Amino acid sequence: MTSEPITPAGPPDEKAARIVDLAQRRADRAAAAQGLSAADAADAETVAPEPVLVGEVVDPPDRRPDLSELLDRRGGPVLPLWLTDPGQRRDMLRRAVNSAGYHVGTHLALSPVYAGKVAWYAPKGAARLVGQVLGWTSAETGNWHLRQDAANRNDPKTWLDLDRHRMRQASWRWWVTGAGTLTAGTGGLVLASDLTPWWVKVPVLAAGLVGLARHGRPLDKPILARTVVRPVYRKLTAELTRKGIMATGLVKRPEDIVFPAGVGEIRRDGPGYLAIVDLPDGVIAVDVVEKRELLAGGLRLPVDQVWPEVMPREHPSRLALWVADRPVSAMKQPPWPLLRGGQTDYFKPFVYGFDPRMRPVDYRMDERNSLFAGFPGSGKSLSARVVMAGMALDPLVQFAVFDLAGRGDFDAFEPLCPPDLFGSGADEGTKQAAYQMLMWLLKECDVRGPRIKHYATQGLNSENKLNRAIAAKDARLRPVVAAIDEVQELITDPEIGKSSAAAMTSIIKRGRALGIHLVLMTQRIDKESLPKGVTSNIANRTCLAVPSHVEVDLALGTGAYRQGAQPTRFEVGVDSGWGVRVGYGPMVSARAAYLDRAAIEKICARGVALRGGTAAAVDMPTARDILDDLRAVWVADERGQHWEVLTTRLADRFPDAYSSLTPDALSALVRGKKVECSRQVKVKGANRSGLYLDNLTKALAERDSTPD
Ligand SMILES: Nc1ncnc2c1ncn2[C@@H]1O[C@H](COP(=O)(O)OP(=O)(O)OP(=O)(O)O)[C@@H](O)[C@H]1O
Repeated sequence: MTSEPITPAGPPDEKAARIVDLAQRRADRAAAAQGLSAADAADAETVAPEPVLVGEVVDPPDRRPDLSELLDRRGGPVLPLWLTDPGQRRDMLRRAVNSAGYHVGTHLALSPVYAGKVAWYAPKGAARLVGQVLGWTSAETGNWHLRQDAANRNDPKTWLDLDRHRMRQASWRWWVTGAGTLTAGTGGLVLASDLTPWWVKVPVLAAGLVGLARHGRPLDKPILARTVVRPVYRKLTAELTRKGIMATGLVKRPEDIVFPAGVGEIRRDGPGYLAIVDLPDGVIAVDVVEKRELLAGGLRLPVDQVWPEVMPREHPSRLALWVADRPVSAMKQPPWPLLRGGQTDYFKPFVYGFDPRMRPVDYRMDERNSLFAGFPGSGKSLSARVVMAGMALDPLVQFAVFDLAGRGDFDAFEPLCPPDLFGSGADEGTKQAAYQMLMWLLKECDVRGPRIKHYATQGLNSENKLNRAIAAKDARLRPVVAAIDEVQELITDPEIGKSSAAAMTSIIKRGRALGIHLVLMTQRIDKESLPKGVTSNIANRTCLAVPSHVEVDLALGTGAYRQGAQPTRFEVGVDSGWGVRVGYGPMVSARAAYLDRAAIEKICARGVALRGGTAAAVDMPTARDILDDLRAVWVADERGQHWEVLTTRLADRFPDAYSSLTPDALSALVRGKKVECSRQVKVKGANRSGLYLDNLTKALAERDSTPD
């Protein structure tokens, strides 16, 4: 529409003749006399307003959807998820069997009580039954009140008429009762005789007794005890949904919350209810997610039961509100689908855990790296262990594992690792070994590229990336999954920290396409322990319970908290294993499948069997000493040299060990060896930080003179 001014309507034609409705005028006068204003039958409220057209029409005409658009329209799920999803189906079956077992067990345990009740009520039931049959046969009860009334009124004629009527009824009923008694008696004799096997006698007798007991018991005293205590669920309704959202204070009028046609019907979804709503203009789903506590308050439910979500690939004002029947932390997860059998593929997704609605959540390894960050006890190690367990079930995957906490969470993976690529301990030796592993991975990054390119040119892949065909063809190009638990111990190490971080950054950047996947776990989430170079290049990032949004943004990326990632709500202990994951599909809250030590040991044993019982040895680079190496690259007549030059020389001479080394990392490494470094080293007129040969020689002499 254009912004041309609306032309005001011309003045009314004063001279135009008017027809006055006298009846209306009289009614108006009467109303005015009572202080009321009579409404004109055609006032502005009752006339449908004509749209005022301002300027040219620019809106396109409404268009009918063509066939392909009609076919593209999404429909809701036709069958319940538990019918279509094998995992959920198995879970449903398991729950049905468990429930049946529970009921049968409980009733068996209570059977003596039931026997007592049957013995007590069956005779009463028999007496009541006989009384009822006799009452019916003699037709005494039918018109008893009428006869009594005739007797009270001293009306013998009516009484006699009624009694004759009764006798007429009774005359044929005695025949029916007689025949029934004869049949029942014969049936009883046949049942009692040897003609009837015991397996017929017992159930018929039991059923008869139970039937009589049921007939004889008072109505409020059931024979069977109640074994089901139905949990009280809060059914989500449109009114409740609106009430909850209104409680966030983001929406002014409840009617502005719209349930979109076609998808807005509130329905059962897993163990809870799902409502999809469109929020009014100016409110987006993330705003509601941020106010989850207020929302839960409005719904009068614990926060743990209320899961508002942004809907991926929908407009930002569309909100999915899922309300669980019970607190999600108290729900039992379905078992991990690979627990009892099956294999995985490094290049394909596998099940990692389950979301609040107990839907499986996948994990993917190829062309990415993983980070698990969270408070101590939040479940980092166990969550990462699920990923590792998944990879144990791909026979092509090579492992390297360093547990710098030394608690033994990863011990089961030792048989899957080559001899130099497993370590568990909070000591210097394990840290050094982890550092060596990084050096090996750097070397792998250098050698893998050309090999992969060679196979790609032979037609095994259309891109210069590792794929399964190449990995299966060349044993030197197996995918590598290298895990470091408590990686902050390595990154903050005064000697090898900087160079480790630089190596990790390089591996993460270069190794992705080469089939190298680092799995890093850390409980310290700050800039020193998680340098941006490392985190920002990791795709799969899972943030478990953390105290504030600062850690969330550091672990998941700036702005993640604002976009609705709220691992701050998870409580260490109750919610251990729950985390928010980004990097593969939309951001998701998921709890890793719970695999205890025994389960992990069994899975690793399966992994070893898949690999033919051994882990292939690898060609590790030799451990290097930085001072010796500096001496080796020192040019004879130099008094001092800058870090930049020394770094380049080291990388040229020992690429396996130093190709990722930065001048800063080198300076930190040397300083860590207690060597005096200088800010002002003058070389060819340029003054920059570096090292003097005298200081290096002195440090080497001191080291050699110190006994080990
Ligand atoms: N997926 C899960 N399901 C249920 N419980 C879990 C899950 N993950 C972890 N837990 C529980 O949390 C406890 C702590 O887990 P874990 O050792 O992985 O924590 P962490 O964050 O690695 O701790 P730390 O930093 O001290 O190593 C486990 O012993 C287990 O009881």
